[in-house]
Amino acid sequence: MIQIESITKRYADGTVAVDDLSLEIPDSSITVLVGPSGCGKTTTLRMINRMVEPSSGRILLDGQDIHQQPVNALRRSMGYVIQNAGLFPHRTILANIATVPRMLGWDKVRARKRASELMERVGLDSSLAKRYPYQLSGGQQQRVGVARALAADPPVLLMDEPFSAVDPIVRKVLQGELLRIQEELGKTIVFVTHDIDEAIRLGDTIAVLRTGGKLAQFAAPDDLLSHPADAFVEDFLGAGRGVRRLSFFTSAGLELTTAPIVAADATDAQVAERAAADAPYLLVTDTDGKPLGWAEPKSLTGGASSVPAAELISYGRPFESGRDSLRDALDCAVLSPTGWAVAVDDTGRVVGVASQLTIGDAIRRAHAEKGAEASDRASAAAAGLKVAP
Ligand SMILES: Nc1ncnc2c1ncn2[C@@H]1O[C@H](COP(=O)(O)OP(=O)(O)OP(=O)(O)O)[C@@H](O)[C@H]1O
Repeated sequence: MIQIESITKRYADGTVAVDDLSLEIPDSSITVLVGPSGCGKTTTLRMINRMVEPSSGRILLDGQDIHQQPVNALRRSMGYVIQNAGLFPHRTILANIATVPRMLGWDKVRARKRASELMERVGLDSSLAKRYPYQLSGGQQQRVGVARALAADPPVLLMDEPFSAVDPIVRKVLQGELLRIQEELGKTIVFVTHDIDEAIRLGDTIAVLRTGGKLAQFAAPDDLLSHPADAFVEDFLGAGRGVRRLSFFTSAGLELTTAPIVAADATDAQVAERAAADAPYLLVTDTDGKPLGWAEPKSLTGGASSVPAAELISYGRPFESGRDSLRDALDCAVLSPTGWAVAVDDTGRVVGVASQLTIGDAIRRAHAEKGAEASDRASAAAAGLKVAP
């Protein structure tokens, strides 16, 4: 655990970048520092690896004051990733990644083997190993930056706006990969961003800082969205808090129906039986159970194949039942021309459908359950008990 205890940083010109900040950063999880430009995020991060020394207060790593530790050893225990990757321009990709292991005295063969493994782990093709940084895209360079930071297997990873310089699509991909790598490696990650959506996607816990380096709120993303501490945090979170919070509700409990589903080889009689369920639309699937599209029952009087697949009403984008959130399910229903969302399994086969009304009920239930959990936790805390989150 990293404990930040009442740290203040006043720069030589009198600027107070961080003011009496205290935070407990738990092990093996992602803690995001977020806030408007100039609120002291980078200064805080750099005090953790002692690139900036605090004016007062202290930081403990696993109970040890970091100021009592040799700075080189401290930095080697902390990978550091910055915007634009900060790669060595005259070293190959493999040599860039092998830098820290080599500094630690590993022999060349072992360091290069480790670097090759890491290239694979961060999704870089081995054919890029001999290139130089300028021969890589921005997204690839960021991947190299992450691989380099992980090379000596440090327990802590400090990341300062690592994905800010790449386009939104690559950024999403890199965020997904970071979550995948974190699932495998379980590092203690401190991640700086000014993008609240990135914070919500990546953070197990989020520290919102306000200008002047003061802590506005320290909470899990779901708590932040449901209970912003004050008007500043609410404003910083922006519009659509309610809908964004649905990302934390699983679709596992959503009631699905298979009543309006017909296979493409269904006969007229089978279609009539499905239509009797009073569904305004029937979902036609191929014989493998994958969705083809919706049709009104009356247009399928000659059996499910009476409307060519190309003329069926689009089913939009399906959601994966149990894995995707209620926000995904709602999004599917809202985007679907019929107002019904299609749920599939991990192979893309239809497992059921849900109407906007059913999804609305699931959302209400999920809110009630979250509310009950929160009040159980509050009662347990009042009684001095600890309950699992
Ligand atoms: N070396 C320095 N000397 C004086 N002031 C500094 C120095 N470095 C940063 N500051 C100031 O300290 C404040 C916090 O800066 P910091 O870079 O930590 O903020 P930040 O939240 O990371 O900002 P951004 O999101 O824009 O990167 C700002 O007002 C900045 O101008």
